[in-house]
Amino acid sequence: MQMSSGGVGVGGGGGSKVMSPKQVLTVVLVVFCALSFVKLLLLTGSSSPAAAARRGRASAWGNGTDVGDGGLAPKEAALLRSVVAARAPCRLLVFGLSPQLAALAAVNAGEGADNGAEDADSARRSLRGGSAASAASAAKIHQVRYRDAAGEAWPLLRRARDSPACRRPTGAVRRSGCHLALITTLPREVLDARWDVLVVDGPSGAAAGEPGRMGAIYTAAALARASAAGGREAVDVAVHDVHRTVERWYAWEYLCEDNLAAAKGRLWHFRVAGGGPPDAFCSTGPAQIFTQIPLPSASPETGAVLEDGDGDRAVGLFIASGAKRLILINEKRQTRQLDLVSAPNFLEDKNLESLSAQIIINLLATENLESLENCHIGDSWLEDQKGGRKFPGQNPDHACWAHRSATRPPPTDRPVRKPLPPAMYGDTEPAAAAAAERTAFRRAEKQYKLYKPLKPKGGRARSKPGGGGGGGGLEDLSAVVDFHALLAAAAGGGGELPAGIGRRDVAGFDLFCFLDRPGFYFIPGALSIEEQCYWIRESLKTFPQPPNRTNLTALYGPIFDLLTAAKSGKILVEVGNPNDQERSEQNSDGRKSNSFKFLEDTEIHKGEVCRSTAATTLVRKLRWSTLGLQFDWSKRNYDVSLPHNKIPDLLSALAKKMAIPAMPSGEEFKPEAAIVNYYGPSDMLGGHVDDMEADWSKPIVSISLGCKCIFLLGGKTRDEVPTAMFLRSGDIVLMAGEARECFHGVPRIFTGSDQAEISALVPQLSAEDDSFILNYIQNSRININIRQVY
Ligand SMILES: O=C(O)CCC(=O)C(=O)O
Ligand SMILES: [Fe+2]
Repeated sequence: MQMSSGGVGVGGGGGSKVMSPKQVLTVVLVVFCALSFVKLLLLTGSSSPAAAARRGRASAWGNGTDVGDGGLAPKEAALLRSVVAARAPCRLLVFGLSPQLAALAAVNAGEGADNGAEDADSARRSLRGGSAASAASAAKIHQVRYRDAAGEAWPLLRRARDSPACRRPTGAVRRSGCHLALITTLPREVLDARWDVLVVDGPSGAAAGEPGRMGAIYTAAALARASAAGGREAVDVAVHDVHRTVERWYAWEYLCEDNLAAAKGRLWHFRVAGGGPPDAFCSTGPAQIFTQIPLPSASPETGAVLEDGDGDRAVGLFIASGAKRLILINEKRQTRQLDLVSAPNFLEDKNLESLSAQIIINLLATENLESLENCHIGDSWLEDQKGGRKFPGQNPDHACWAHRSATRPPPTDRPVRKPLPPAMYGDTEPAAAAAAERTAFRRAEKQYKLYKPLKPKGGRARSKPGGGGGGGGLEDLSAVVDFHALLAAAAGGGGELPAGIGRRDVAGFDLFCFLDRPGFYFIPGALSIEEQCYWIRESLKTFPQPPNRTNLTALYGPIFDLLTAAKSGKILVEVGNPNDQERSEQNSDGRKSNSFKFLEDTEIHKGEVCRSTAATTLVRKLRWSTLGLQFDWSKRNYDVSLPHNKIPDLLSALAKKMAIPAMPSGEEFKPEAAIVNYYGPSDMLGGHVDDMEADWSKPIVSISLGCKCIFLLGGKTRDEVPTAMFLRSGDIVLMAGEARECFHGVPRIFTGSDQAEISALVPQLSAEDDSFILNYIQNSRININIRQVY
């Protein structure tokens, strides 16, 4: 790669022809380069920037925990790969250059997403264009000059907050008047392109004197907003090293807490949608600083108490360097301590202003403080490092901080329906990742996601409601409710129902319910094998047809007859050179031809084609399609202005029939929209509440097809321990009334012949014409959920 051969900033590996980003840029790697000549030598002499960063990381700037290896940890790399794979092939911009980052080029070209292609050689091969996949993975590398040292982060942010040009996220990035925007060093093709995924893992920012990531994060945020503008799909932005002050600050400031979709280790993944206020990046506003007085460096064990004007409502903070805790003091002057494990070197940072700002960041990450408009400095406190004793009355000359929370949503339990891909494939729920980790729902998700069968043919789990509640290890599925096993036991004349589970006959339906979850109904085996096969075929053949939209629409425009193309081995090829503007107009129409079309392999003339993807690959990349009223994932509502068909008659009839047990008496369900979810082997759907329909007394009718999965039904907050249950092909779940307010998700699907439990489908799908579908469903699950919107 360029770094090792000493040539920082050599052009891309996609061949000699310069191609527009719109056409072909699957990856642009932006190499960080020097702040100084010395640094340039250092970098060019290194085989990886991570190594360079390690060498340069002499000071405790940022955080001492990354001194070991500045590269991506395996779990971080996995999240990043899944983000790219979910959108691949896409326009991918990476700030930073390392073999791991370069390997994203291969993932973007459809290679190595599953096998963890972090191998430097394969990355180099794909970047150089030497491999067969090079046409698809053509990458360009640009040299970028980062002027600002990480140590300047705080003054730069302060200036940016005062500057209207920096607060404005709209308009052409190229014309940005903000000093943080990297407009003079980035080429126009980068500034003008529409990006799908942006990754910030450079420049190093590892020491106060090294180039910092302020400009990279700001520019990535601006590019993301511009790329998602006009109703286009939200843009994925990943920032690495968020345990460090600068990355954290700037990510919160410009990528916004509300956009945080997943977090893993030191990697945050945001989904940035278009729209939003024209004069601010984040709709919740930035962290606000009311007064800012540096903490005294001489005394690391000092803190400050903040009070609102009348003294009876105070929120204080106290920082103890040894204990590394933030202590919040509430209105009753009770203290609450928060571990700052995510920022262990909190007080070692000698930049006092940044320290102060970091306090805010930590508050943001952990707490939702009340607004303190009139805060003034009250007491200060000292804490004995060991015992935590408090000593009031010393040095009151400290910072007064507050975070403006008035415009923010309540802290955790506001139902948030995140777009399925790629947030659903990430590892952490939205908002403060650390806090989310602590919820019972999250723990259960993790438990089942990590589940590995000890003995493949082990005994079937017995059921017990209230699952996830400790006891068993990762291999324990004994708490998963198995309604089919309960049916079988009952048919055999035995088996009382476990406590908390009821079995009812409602309107001729034999169904199960949970006594403490009114409105939730489980109808095991509701569909015959023939019906299941019919709906699997429809899900792949008819449901993704335009004007229905799918996750592929934003990238390729409407795709007609995808299944037929896949069955006949066709390839989707980008033709002509339309500009993006035209294409998006065509997309919203949903019927006009677009710039992609299916061709036979033999029709493709090598060298003429810029982007191509096999139809079979595209079917595997399907993550959702929307029927009836179209759901807009970025705005999280139904966009009635989008062209749509009504729900197909047969599906509508089925939904009406199956909804009966959950409907208010005398009313008929009106199927107006449906979401079809397609799950591959390692996909999951994170906990969420579906809250975009007007009337929650009407059920969601949710049909399971294909591989077995675990479904979690939680309570109205993530803190309630969810109940886990198996969903199999042909099962139907209804959620109405109170159950509509409950968090639910799918942490795990089971593939493979012994676990998927779809053998009954095989004879029905064994005709030649169904072989593609059979192959697909053996590793996939499909869920069709039908909703009444109004
Ligand atoms: O896949 C499932 O069973 C659940 C899907 C779901 O909850 C949703 O799409 O909102
Ligand atoms: Fe849902």
